[in-house]
Amino acid sequence: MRRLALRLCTLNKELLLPGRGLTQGSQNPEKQRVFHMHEACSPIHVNHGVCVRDKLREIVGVSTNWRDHMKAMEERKLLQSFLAKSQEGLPPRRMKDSYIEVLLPLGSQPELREKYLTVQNTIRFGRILEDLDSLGVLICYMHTRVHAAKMSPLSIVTALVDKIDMCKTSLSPEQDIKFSGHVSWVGKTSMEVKMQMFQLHGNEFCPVLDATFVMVARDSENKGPAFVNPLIPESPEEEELFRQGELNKGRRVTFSATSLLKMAPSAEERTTIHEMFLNTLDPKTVSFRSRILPPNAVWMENSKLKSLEVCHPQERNIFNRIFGGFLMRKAYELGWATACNFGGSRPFVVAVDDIMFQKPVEVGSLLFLSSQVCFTKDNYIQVRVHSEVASLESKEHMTTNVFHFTFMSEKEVPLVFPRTYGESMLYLDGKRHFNSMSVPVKLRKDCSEAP
Ligand SMILES: CCCCCCCCCC(=O)SCCNC(=O)CCNC(=O)[C@H](O)C(C)(C)COP(=O)(O)OP(=O)(O)OC[C@H]1O[C@@H](n2cnc3c(N)ncnc32)[C@H](O)[C@@H]1OP(=O)(O)O
Repeated sequence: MRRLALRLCTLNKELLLPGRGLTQGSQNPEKQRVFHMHEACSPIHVNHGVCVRDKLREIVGVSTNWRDHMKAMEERKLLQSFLAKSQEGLPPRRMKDSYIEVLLPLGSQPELREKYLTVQNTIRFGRILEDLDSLGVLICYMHTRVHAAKMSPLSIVTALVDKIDMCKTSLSPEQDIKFSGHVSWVGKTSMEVKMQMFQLHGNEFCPVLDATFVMVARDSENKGPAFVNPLIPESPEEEELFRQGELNKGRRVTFSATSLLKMAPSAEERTTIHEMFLNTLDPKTVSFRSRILPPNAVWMENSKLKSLEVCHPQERNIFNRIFGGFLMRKAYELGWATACNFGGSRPFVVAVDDIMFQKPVEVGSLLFLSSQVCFTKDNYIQVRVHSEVASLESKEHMTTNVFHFTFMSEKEVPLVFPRTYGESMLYLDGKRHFNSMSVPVKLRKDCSEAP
Protein backbone atom coordinates (compact mmCIF):
# COMPACT_ATOMS: atom_id res chain seq x y z
CA MET A 1 0.00 0.00 0.00
CA ARG A 2 2.74 2.41 1.03
CA ARG A 3 4.81 1.55 -2.04
CA LEU A 4 1.91 2.05 -4.36
CA ALA A 5 1.06 5.35 -2.75
CA LEU A 6 4.59 6.59 -3.28
CA ARG A 7 4.47 5.93 -6.96
CA LEU A 8 1.13 7.52 -7.23
CA CYS A 9 2.23 10.64 -5.56
CA THR A 10 5.59 11.10 -7.23
CA LEU A 11 5.12 9.92 -10.75
CA ASN A 12 2.41 11.45 -12.78
CA LYS A 13 3.66 10.45 -16.19
CA GLU A 14 0.83 11.33 -18.44
CA LEU A 15 0.87 15.06 -18.05
CA LEU A 16 2.58 17.30 -20.53
CA LEU A 17 5.73 19.15 -19.70
CA PRO A 18 4.35 22.68 -19.81
CA GLY A 19 5.47 24.66 -22.80
CA ARG A 20 7.81 21.98 -24.03
CA GLY A 21 5.52 19.37 -25.46
CA LEU A 22 7.27 16.48 -23.70
CA THR A 23 5.51 13.40 -22.45
CA GLN A 24 6.86 10.67 -20.25
CA GLY A 25 8.51 7.72 -22.01
CA SER A 26 5.98 5.07 -22.89
CA GLN A 27 8.24 2.12 -22.20
CA ASN A 28 8.34 3.07 -18.58
CA PRO A 29 7.02 0.21 -16.46
CA GLU A 30 5.56 2.60 -13.91
CA LYS A 31 3.41 4.36 -16.45
CA GLN A 32 0.21 2.61 -15.48
CA ARG A 33 0.48 3.52 -11.83
CA VAL A 34 -0.63 7.07 -12.25
CA PHE A 35 -1.74 9.64 -9.98
CA HIS A 36 -3.97 11.55 -7.60
CA MET A 37 -2.15 10.91 -4.42
CA HIS A 38 -5.11 11.56 -2.16
CA GLU A 39 -6.93 8.59 -3.61
CA ALA A 40 -4.19 6.26 -2.52
CA CYS A 41 -2.87 7.74 0.71
CA SER A 42 -4.77 8.28 3.89
CA PRO A 43 -4.93 12.02 4.66
CA ILE A 44 -2.42 11.61 7.48
CA HIS A 45 0.18 10.26 5.11
CA VAL A 46 -0.49 12.57 2.24
CA ASN A 47 2.43 14.93 2.28
CA HIS A 48 4.44 15.83 -0.75
CA GLY A 49 7.69 15.91 1.23
CA VAL A 50 7.12 12.53 2.86
CA CYS A 51 6.19 10.85 -0.40
CA VAL A 52 9.16 12.09 -2.40
CA ARG A 53 11.53 11.38 0.45
CA ASP A 54 10.14 7.90 0.99
CA LYS A 55 10.67 7.22 -2.69
CA LEU A 56 14.27 8.42 -2.31
CA ARG A 57 14.77 6.20 0.72
CA GLU A 58 13.52 3.25 -1.29
CA ILE A 59 15.87 4.03 -4.19
CA VAL A 60 18.88 4.43 -1.95
CA GLY A 61 17.89 1.76 0.56
CA VAL A 62 18.41 3.81 3.68
CA SER A 63 17.17 3.11 7.17
CA THR A 64 14.35 5.09 8.68
CA ASN A 65 15.97 4.74 12.13
CA TRP A 66 19.22 6.47 12.95
CA ARG A 67 20.37 3.47 15.01
CA ASP A 68 20.39 1.34 11.80
CA HIS A 69 22.17 3.84 9.60
CA MET A 70 25.60 2.17 9.74
CA LYS A 71 24.12 -1.17 8.71
CA ALA A 72 22.31 0.42 5.78
CA MET A 73 25.50 2.12 4.63
CA GLU A 74 27.35 -1.21 4.84
CA GLU A 75 24.71 -2.73 2.56
CA ARG A 76 25.23 0.06 0.04
CA LYS A 77 28.89 -0.93 -0.31
CA LEU A 78 27.71 -4.06 -2.15
CA LEU A 79 26.26 -1.87 -4.91
CA GLN A 80 29.72 -0.71 -6.06
CA SER A 81 29.74 -3.48 -8.69
CA PHE A 82 26.79 -1.85 -10.48
CA LEU A 83 28.75 1.35 -11.12
CA ALA A 84 29.75 1.97 -14.74
CA LYS A 85 33.44 2.01 -15.62
CA SER A 86 32.84 4.68 -18.24
CA GLN A 87 30.00 6.94 -19.33
CA GLU A 88 29.87 5.15 -22.70
CA GLY A 89 28.93 1.98 -20.83
CA LEU A 90 25.63 3.54 -19.74
CA PRO A 91 22.49 3.67 -21.90
CA PRO A 92 21.61 7.18 -23.10
CA ARG A 93 18.45 8.72 -21.69
CA ARG A 94 15.96 11.27 -23.00
CA MET A 95 14.66 14.30 -21.15
CA LYS A 96 11.28 12.70 -20.85
CA ASP A 97 12.80 9.68 -19.05
CA SER A 98 13.52 11.82 -16.01
CA TYR A 99 10.43 14.02 -16.24
CA ILE A 100 8.23 13.86 -13.14
CA GLU A 101 5.43 15.81 -11.59
CA VAL A 102 4.62 16.06 -7.92
CA LEU A 103 1.45 17.41 -6.43
CA LEU A 104 1.36 19.37 -3.19
CA PRO A 105 -2.37 19.51 -2.49
CA LEU A 106 -2.46 22.45 -0.09
CA GLY A 107 -5.89 23.46 -1.36
CA SER A 108 -7.61 20.13 -1.41
CA GLN A 109 -5.94 18.81 1.78
CA PRO A 110 -5.94 21.60 4.36
CA GLU A 111 -4.20 19.40 6.96
CA LEU A 112 -1.00 19.84 4.91
CA ARG A 113 -1.05 23.62 5.24
CA GLU A 114 0.36 24.03 8.76
CA LYS A 115 3.85 22.99 7.68
CA TYR A 116 3.85 25.52 4.85
CA LEU A 117 2.05 28.42 6.47
CA THR A 118 3.42 31.80 7.55
CA VAL A 119 1.63 34.06 9.98
CA GLN A 120 0.64 36.32 7.04
CA ASN A 121 -1.21 33.43 5.42
CA THR A 122 1.42 33.00 2.71
CA ILE A 123 3.64 30.04 1.90
CA ARG A 124 6.97 29.44 3.67
CA PHE A 125 9.54 29.73 0.90
CA GLY A 126 12.02 27.78 3.04
CA ARG A 127 9.74 24.74 2.77
CA ILE A 128 9.64 25.14 -1.01
CA LEU A 129 13.45 25.13 -1.08
CA GLU A 130 13.42 21.80 0.78
CA ASP A 131 10.90 20.35 -1.65
CA LEU A 132 12.88 21.50 -4.69
CA ASP A 133 16.03 19.90 -3.32
CA SER A 134 14.39 16.51 -2.76
CA LEU A 135 12.64 16.69 -6.12
CA GLY A 136 15.88 17.57 -7.94
CA VAL A 137 17.58 14.49 -6.51
CA LEU A 138 14.63 12.26 -7.37
CA ILE A 139 14.67 13.54 -10.96
CA CYS A 140 18.34 12.57 -11.23
CA TYR A 141 17.55 9.09 -9.93
CA MET A 142 14.93 8.79 -12.68
CA HIS A 143 17.60 9.72 -15.25
CA THR A 144 20.13 7.22 -13.89
CA ARG A 145 17.81 4.30 -13.13
CA VAL A 146 19.43 0.88 -13.29
CA HIS A 147 16.61 -1.51 -13.99
CA ALA A 148 18.70 -4.56 -13.03
CA ALA A 149 19.37 -3.28 -9.51
CA LYS A 150 16.74 -2.90 -6.82
CA MET A 151 18.58 0.03 -5.33
CA SER A 152 20.61 2.69 -7.08
CA PRO A 153 24.39 2.36 -6.78
CA LEU A 154 24.69 6.14 -7.05
CA SER A 155 24.71 8.69 -4.28
CA ILE A 156 23.34 11.87 -5.82
CA VAL A 157 24.06 15.11 -3.99
CA THR A 158 23.18 18.74 -4.59
CA ALA A 159 26.24 20.66 -5.77
CA LEU A 160 24.67 23.95 -6.77
CA VAL A 161 21.44 25.92 -6.79
CA ASP A 162 22.25 27.82 -9.93
CA LYS A 163 19.14 29.98 -10.01
CA ILE A 164 15.63 30.26 -8.65
CA ASP A 165 13.48 33.01 -10.13
CA MET A 166 10.09 33.84 -8.73
CA CYS A 167 7.38 34.81 -11.20
CA LYS A 168 4.81 37.45 -10.35
CA THR A 169 1.94 35.22 -9.46
CA SER A 170 1.08 35.06 -5.78
CA LEU A 171 1.51 31.92 -3.69
CA SER A 172 -1.55 31.11 -1.67
CA PRO A 173 -1.55 28.40 1.01
CA GLU A 174 -5.10 27.59 -0.02
CA GLN A 175 -4.45 26.43 -3.59
CA ASP A 176 -2.84 23.22 -4.82
CA ILE A 177 0.74 23.37 -6.01
CA LYS A 178 2.38 21.26 -8.66
CA PHE A 179 6.10 20.79 -9.29
CA SER A 180 7.60 19.37 -12.45
CA GLY A 181 11.12 18.91 -13.69
CA HIS A 182 13.63 16.92 -15.69
CA VAL A 183 17.33 16.62 -16.39
CA SER A 184 18.25 19.26 -18.97
CA TRP A 185 21.99 18.71 -19.41
CA VAL A 186 24.61 16.20 -18.26
CA GLY A 187 28.38 16.26 -17.98
CA LYS A 188 30.40 13.19 -16.95
CA THR A 189 29.24 12.97 -13.36
CA SER A 190 27.05 16.06 -13.03
CA MET A 191 23.47 16.75 -14.12
CA GLU A 192 21.63 20.02 -14.54
CA VAL A 193 17.99 19.83 -13.49
CA LYS A 194 15.28 22.30 -14.48
CA MET A 195 12.23 22.50 -12.25
CA GLN A 196 9.07 24.56 -12.33
CA MET A 197 6.40 25.19 -9.78
CA PHE A 198 2.78 25.97 -10.59
CA GLN A 199 -0.18 27.02 -8.53
CA LEU A 200 -3.81 26.45 -9.26
CA HIS A 201 -5.72 29.57 -10.30
CA GLY A 202 -9.28 28.67 -11.21
CA ASN A 203 -8.92 25.51 -13.26
CA GLU A 204 -5.43 26.20 -14.47
CA PHE A 205 -1.96 25.61 -13.02
CA CYS A 206 0.01 28.86 -13.56
CA PRO A 207 3.82 29.07 -13.35
CA VAL A 208 5.12 30.67 -10.14
CA LEU A 209 8.78 29.68 -10.00
CA ASP A 210 11.65 28.46 -12.22
CA ALA A 211 14.66 26.69 -10.76
CA THR A 212 17.94 25.29 -12.07
CA PHE A 213 20.01 22.99 -9.85
CA VAL A 214 23.20 20.99 -10.49
CA MET A 215 23.45 17.55 -8.91
CA VAL A 216 26.55 15.38 -8.79
CA ALA A 217 26.66 11.57 -8.82
CA ARG A 218 28.99 9.87 -6.39
CA ASP A 219 29.68 6.20 -5.76
CA SER A 220 27.59 3.99 -3.46
CA GLU A 221 29.41 5.23 -0.39
CA ASN A 222 29.53 8.86 -1.49
CA LYS A 223 33.32 8.75 -1.53
CA GLY A 224 34.26 9.31 -5.18
CA PRO A 225 32.74 10.43 -8.50
CA ALA A 226 30.47 8.17 -10.55
CA PHE A 227 29.40 8.39 -14.19
CA VAL A 228 25.87 9.29 -15.20
CA ASN A 229 23.92 8.26 -18.31
CA PRO A 230 24.39 10.46 -21.39
CA LEU A 231 21.44 12.63 -22.36
CA ILE A 232 20.09 12.76 -25.90
CA PRO A 233 18.04 15.80 -26.88
CA GLU A 234 15.20 14.81 -29.17
CA SER A 235 13.80 18.05 -30.56
CA PRO A 236 15.07 21.55 -31.41
CA GLU A 237 13.64 22.77 -28.06
CA GLU A 238 15.52 20.09 -26.17
CA GLU A 239 18.69 20.83 -28.12
CA GLU A 240 18.32 24.46 -27.07
CA LEU A 241 17.90 23.42 -23.42
CA PHE A 242 20.99 21.22 -23.68
CA ARG A 243 22.97 24.02 -25.34
CA GLN A 244 21.84 26.35 -22.56
CA GLY A 245 23.12 23.80 -20.01
CA GLU A 246 26.50 23.82 -21.76
CA LEU A 247 26.53 27.65 -21.72
CA ASN A 248 25.56 27.62 -18.03
CA LYS A 249 28.56 25.47 -17.27
CA GLY A 250 30.81 27.92 -19.13
CA ARG A 251 29.22 30.89 -17.37
CA ARG A 252 29.80 29.27 -13.97
CA VAL A 253 33.46 28.68 -14.79
CA THR A 254 33.90 32.33 -15.86
CA PHE A 255 32.01 33.61 -12.80
CA SER A 256 34.22 31.54 -10.54
CA ALA A 257 37.46 32.50 -12.36
CA THR A 258 36.66 36.21 -12.02
CA SER A 259 35.58 35.86 -8.38
CA LEU A 260 36.74 38.76 -6.23
CA LEU A 261 38.46 36.16 -4.07
CA LYS A 262 40.77 35.48 -7.01
CA MET A 263 40.86 38.63 -9.12
CA ALA A 264 40.87 42.40 -8.52
CA PRO A 265 37.64 44.29 -9.24
CA SER A 266 37.19 45.92 -12.66
CA ALA A 267 38.06 49.60 -13.19
CA GLU A 268 34.36 50.51 -13.04
CA GLU A 269 33.91 48.57 -9.80
CA ARG A 270 36.97 50.24 -8.27
CA THR A 271 35.51 53.63 -9.14
CA THR A 272 32.23 52.69 -7.48
CA ILE A 273 34.01 51.74 -4.27
CA HIS A 274 36.20 54.82 -4.26
CA GLU A 275 33.20 57.10 -4.77
CA MET A 276 31.45 55.40 -1.87
CA PHE A 277 34.55 55.90 0.23
CA LEU A 278 34.70 59.61 -0.65
CA ASN A 279 31.02 59.90 0.24
CA THR A 280 31.76 58.75 3.77
CA LEU A 281 34.61 61.18 4.53
CA ASP A 282 33.83 63.76 7.17
CA PRO A 283 34.14 67.17 5.45
CA LYS A 284 35.00 68.78 8.80
CA THR A 285 38.14 66.73 9.43
CA VAL A 286 39.17 65.70 5.90
CA SER A 287 40.87 62.59 7.27
CA PHE A 288 41.01 59.11 5.77
CA ARG A 289 40.05 57.72 9.16
CA SER A 290 37.14 59.91 10.04
CA ARG A 291 34.12 58.37 8.36
CA ILE A 292 30.49 59.36 8.56
CA LEU A 293 27.44 57.87 6.90
CA PRO A 294 25.59 59.84 4.24
CA PRO A 295 21.85 60.37 4.88
CA ASN A 296 19.64 57.29 4.61
CA ALA A 297 22.54 54.84 4.75
CA VAL A 298 23.60 52.02 7.08
CA TRP A 299 27.06 50.55 7.67
CA MET A 300 27.18 47.03 6.29
CA GLU A 301 28.41 45.58 9.59
CA ASN A 302 25.30 46.89 11.34
CA SER A 303 23.05 44.78 9.12
CA LYS A 304 24.42 41.48 10.42
CA LEU A 305 22.38 38.72 12.03
CA LYS A 306 23.74 35.37 13.20
CA SER A 307 22.34 32.03 14.24
CA LEU A 308 23.46 28.60 15.35
CA GLU A 309 21.95 25.21 14.54
CA VAL A 310 22.76 21.92 16.18
CA CYS A 311 22.56 19.37 13.34
CA HIS A 312 20.50 16.52 14.76
CA PRO A 313 20.00 13.14 13.02
CA GLN A 314 16.40 14.16 12.20
CA GLU A 315 17.78 16.59 9.58
CA ARG A 316 19.89 13.98 7.80
CA ASN A 317 19.57 13.20 4.13
CA ILE A 318 19.59 9.77 2.56
CA PHE A 319 23.38 9.62 2.85
CA ASN A 320 23.48 10.40 6.57
CA ARG A 321 24.73 13.92 6.03
CA ILE A 322 22.68 17.02 6.71
CA PHE A 323 19.93 17.56 4.12
CA GLY A 324 20.80 20.41 1.73
CA GLY A 325 17.19 21.62 1.77
CA PHE A 326 17.33 22.03 5.55
CA LEU A 327 20.50 24.13 5.22
CA MET A 328 18.79 26.27 2.58
CA ARG A 329 15.67 26.73 4.70
CA LYS A 330 17.69 27.84 7.72
CA ALA A 331 19.85 30.18 5.63
CA TYR A 332 16.81 31.58 3.86
CA GLU A 333 14.95 32.28 7.09
CA LEU A 334 17.94 34.10 8.59
CA GLY A 335 18.37 36.01 5.30
CA TRP A 336 14.70 36.97 5.32
CA ALA A 337 14.94 38.20 8.91
CA THR A 338 18.03 40.23 7.95
CA ALA A 339 16.21 41.87 5.03
CA CYS A 340 13.14 42.48 7.20
CA ASN A 341 15.22 44.06 9.93
CA PHE A 342 17.07 46.21 7.44
CA GLY A 343 14.16 47.34 5.29
CA GLY A 344 11.67 47.83 8.12
CA SER A 345 8.91 45.91 6.34
CA ARG A 346 8.19 42.33 5.35
CA PRO A 347 10.19 41.63 2.19
CA PHE A 348 9.56 38.90 -0.33
CA VAL A 349 12.12 36.85 -2.15
CA VAL A 350 12.50 37.45 -5.87
CA ALA A 351 15.61 35.43 -6.66
CA VAL A 352 18.03 32.90 -5.22
CA ASP A 353 21.28 32.21 -6.97
CA ASP A 354 24.61 30.47 -6.89
CA ILE A 355 24.25 28.43 -3.71
CA MET A 356 27.27 26.21 -3.82
CA PHE A 357 27.43 23.16 -1.57
CA GLN A 358 31.15 23.02 -1.05
CA LYS A 359 31.36 20.46 1.74
CA PRO A 360 28.89 18.02 3.25
CA VAL A 361 27.67 18.84 6.76
CA GLU A 362 28.07 15.92 9.17
CA VAL A 363 25.30 14.95 11.56
CA GLY A 364 26.21 16.30 14.99
CA SER A 365 27.98 19.40 13.65
CA LEU A 366 27.39 22.89 14.89
CA LEU A 367 26.22 25.04 11.99
CA PHE A 368 27.06 28.74 12.27
CA LEU A 369 25.09 31.02 9.96
CA SER A 370 26.00 34.64 9.43
CA SER A 371 23.87 36.93 7.31
CA GLN A 372 24.31 40.49 6.10
CA VAL A 373 22.93 42.93 3.59
CA CYS A 374 25.62 43.47 1.00
CA PHE A 375 23.92 45.57 -1.66
CA THR A 376 20.69 47.55 -2.01
CA LYS A 377 18.95 49.42 -4.79
CA ASP A 378 15.53 51.09 -4.67
CA ASN A 379 13.32 48.44 -3.01
CA TYR A 380 15.77 45.57 -3.49
CA ILE A 381 17.92 44.06 -0.76
CA GLN A 382 20.71 41.65 -1.66
CA VAL A 383 21.53 39.38 1.29
CA ARG A 384 24.48 37.03 1.68
CA VAL A 385 24.41 34.19 4.20
CA HIS A 386 27.63 32.43 5.02
CA SER A 387 27.55 29.05 6.71
CA GLU A 388 30.34 27.20 8.40
CA VAL A 389 30.51 24.10 10.54
CA ALA A 390 32.53 23.01 13.48
CA SER A 391 32.48 19.69 15.24
CA LEU A 392 32.21 19.74 18.99
CA GLU A 393 35.55 17.96 19.25
CA SER A 394 37.76 19.90 16.84
CA LYS A 395 36.35 23.44 17.08
CA GLU A 396 37.92 24.11 13.68
CA HIS A 397 35.50 26.06 11.46
CA MET A 398 35.02 25.22 7.80
CA THR A 399 32.88 27.03 5.19
CA THR A 400 30.20 24.79 3.72
CA ASN A 401 27.98 27.19 1.78
CA VAL A 402 27.45 30.76 0.69
CA PHE A 403 23.83 31.69 -0.05
CA HIS A 404 22.65 34.66 -2.12
CA PHE A 405 19.08 35.91 -1.82
CA THR A 406 17.44 38.92 -3.51
CA PHE A 407 14.50 40.37 -1.59
CA MET A 408 12.08 43.13 -2.42
CA SER A 409 10.73 45.40 0.24
CA GLU A 410 7.42 47.24 0.17
CA LYS A 411 9.19 50.58 0.40
CA GLU A 412 12.51 52.01 -0.68
CA VAL A 413 15.35 50.81 1.56
CA PRO A 414 18.47 52.60 2.88
CA LEU A 415 21.81 52.33 1.08
CA VAL A 416 24.34 49.98 2.58
CA PHE A 417 27.91 51.23 2.93
CA PRO A 418 31.06 49.10 3.27
CA ARG A 419 33.62 50.37 5.75
CA THR A 420 36.53 47.98 5.13
CA TYR A 421 38.15 46.62 1.96
CA GLY A 422 36.67 43.16 2.66
CA GLU A 423 33.20 44.64 2.96
CA SER A 424 33.76 46.54 -0.30
CA MET A 425 34.38 43.20 -2.01
CA LEU A 426 31.17 41.84 -0.46
CA TYR A 427 29.36 44.89 -1.81
CA LEU A 428 30.69 44.32 -5.34
CA ASP A 429 29.94 40.60 -5.15
CA GLY A 430 26.38 41.41 -4.03
CA LYS A 431 26.04 43.88 -6.90
CA ARG A 432 27.22 41.23 -9.38
CA HIS A 433 24.65 38.77 -8.02
CA PHE A 434 21.95 41.41 -8.13
CA ASN A 435 22.78 42.27 -11.74
CA SER A 436 22.68 38.59 -12.72
CA MET A 437 19.01 38.40 -11.68
CA SER A 438 16.95 37.65 -14.79
CA VAL A 439 14.17 40.23 -14.70
CA PRO A 440 13.62 42.24 -11.56
CA VAL A 441 10.03 41.66 -10.55
CA LYS A 442 7.79 44.63 -9.87
CA LEU A 443 6.44 45.08 -6.38
CA ARG A 444 3.04 43.47 -6.03
CA LYS A 445 1.44 43.00 -2.70
CA ASP A 446 -0.28 39.79 -3.68
CA CYS A 447 3.14 38.26 -4.44
CA SER A 448 4.42 38.47 -0.85
CA GLU A 449 6.54 35.67 0.53
CA ALA A 450 7.51 35.30 4.11
CA PRO A 451 9.84 32.71 5.64
C1 LIG B 1 15.73 11.40 3.80
C2 LIG B 1 15.14 12.77 3.67
C3 LIG B 1 15.92 13.72 2.90
C4 LIG B 1 15.92 13.38 1.42
C5 LIG B 1 16.75 14.38 0.73
C6 LIG B 1 17.34 13.86 -0.48
C7 LIG B 1 18.14 14.92 -1.11
C8 LIG B 1 19.55 14.79 -0.74
C9 LIG B 1 20.33 15.91 -1.36
C10 LIG B 1 21.21 16.47 -0.33
O1 LIG B 1 20.81 16.82 0.72
S1 LIG B 1 22.87 16.62 -0.71
C11 LIG B 1 23.47 17.58 0.66
C12 LIG B 1 23.96 18.89 0.21
N1 LIG B 1 25.09 18.76 -0.68
C13 LIG B 1 26.27 18.34 -0.24
O2 LIG B 1 26.49 18.05 0.92
C14 LIG B 1 27.37 18.29 -1.26
C15 LIG B 1 28.64 18.83 -0.68
N2 LIG B 1 29.68 18.97 -1.71
C16 LIG B 1 30.39 17.91 -2.11
O3 LIG B 1 30.29 16.80 -1.60
C17 LIG B 1 31.34 18.17 -3.25
O4 LIG B 1 31.69 19.52 -3.30
C18 LIG B 1 30.76 17.74 -4.62
C19 LIG B 1 30.50 16.24 -4.62
C20 LIG B 1 29.49 18.47 -4.98
C21 LIG B 1 31.79 18.06 -5.70
O5 LIG B 1 32.97 17.41 -5.35
P1 LIG B 1 34.34 17.79 -6.06
O6 LIG B 1 34.61 19.24 -5.88
O7 LIG B 1 35.37 16.81 -5.62
O8 LIG B 1 33.90 17.56 -7.54
P2 LIG B 1 34.75 17.27 -8.81
O9 LIG B 1 35.77 18.33 -9.03
O10 LIG B 1 35.21 15.83 -8.79
O11 LIG B 1 33.62 17.43 -9.93
C22 LIG B 1 32.63 16.46 -10.08
C23 LIG B 1 31.57 17.05 -11.00
O12 LIG B 1 30.82 18.00 -10.26
C24 LIG B 1 30.77 19.22 -10.96
N3 LIG B 1 30.71 20.25 -9.94
C25 LIG B 1 31.40 20.29 -8.79
N4 LIG B 1 31.08 21.39 -8.09
C26 LIG B 1 30.17 22.06 -8.84
C27 LIG B 1 29.46 23.27 -8.69
N5 LIG B 1 29.61 24.02 -7.63
N6 LIG B 1 28.63 23.65 -9.66
C28 LIG B 1 28.43 22.89 -10.76
N7 LIG B 1 29.07 21.73 -10.96
C29 LIG B 1 29.92 21.33 -10.01
C30 LIG B 1 32.05 19.25 -11.77
O13 LIG B 1 31.92 20.11 -12.89
C31 LIG B 1 32.11 17.79 -12.20
O14 LIG B 1 31.17 17.58 -13.24
P3 LIG B 1 31.48 16.60 -14.50
O15 LIG B 1 32.00 15.31 -13.93
O16 LIG B 1 30.16 16.42 -15.16
O17 LIG B 1 32.46 17.31 -15.35
